[in-house]
Amino acid sequence: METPRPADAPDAPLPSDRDGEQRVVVGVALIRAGRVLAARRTAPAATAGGWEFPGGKVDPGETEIEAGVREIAEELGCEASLGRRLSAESTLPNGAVLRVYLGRIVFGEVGPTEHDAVRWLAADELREVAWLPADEPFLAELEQVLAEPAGDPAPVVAPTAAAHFDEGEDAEQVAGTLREEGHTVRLARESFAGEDDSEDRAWLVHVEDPVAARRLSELVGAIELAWMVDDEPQPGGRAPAPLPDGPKRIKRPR
Ligand SMILES: Nc1nc2c([nH]c(=O)n2[C@H]2C[C@H](O)[C@@H](COP(=O)(O)OP(=O)(O)OP(=O)(O)O)O2)c(=O)[nH]1
Repeated sequence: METPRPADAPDAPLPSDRDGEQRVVVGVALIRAGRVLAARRTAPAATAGGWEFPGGKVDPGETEIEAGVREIAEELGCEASLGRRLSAESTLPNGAVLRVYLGRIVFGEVGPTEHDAVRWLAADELREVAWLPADEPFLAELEQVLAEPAGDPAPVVAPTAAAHFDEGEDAEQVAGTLREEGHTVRLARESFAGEDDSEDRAWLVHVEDPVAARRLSELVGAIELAWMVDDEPQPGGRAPAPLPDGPKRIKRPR
């Protein structure tokens, strides 16, 4: 079939602009020991050489937090946990909105893949680099954050990991163990769109940081009717996983 020419629909919205959704770029102000990470762009020419908070566009179906975590992994090769959003907001030349979240590195080290320089800046060094104009509105609040004596101020709102349990007893036992070990745990009933038989619903145990996720995975490994859920959708995030098209009771090798 012939693809319609752009001239056939000159005002057609970009896929991510459907339903009037505003395009958002998330920047992450990674904080460590009273310093924030600034990164120097290499492209496109209009922004090359400018300093920014690593990050990027929020993809359709993705939350801003998910986008920030993904972009940090892509651009810096490490895992971040995002905290609160700075109160400023700015509009980029293309009309998108730039929002900046505080964050910290929870796994790995900074290894830039797209930027040609990074700097960890203390409050009194914050204005030593040539920030992109859209970043200026965030600097005053960041100066305050960096000056706080408490050090790393970013509360953890991490990517979640989850495990599926066929048996509620198993789920409760694992959740109890994780709580005793000091982890934040959420226990929920699994549901698929259109499903209404609550008797058959499985259990989900959610955790909020990579250490807890690794521990959850260890505990799950010892239980026959439980497994880690990959790519767990977050509330308000991606669409629910499709219904399985057949029985899915895989025995784990012991
Ligand atoms: N990530 C980020 N982008 C910023 C900041 N300040 C600022 O003006 N921008 C602009 C530069 C870019 O035009 C745009 C973000 O685009 P991007 O190239 O980082 O986003 P992306 O990774 O999703 O892009 P793409 O290559 O997938 O198209 O926002 C900032 O602090 N962080």
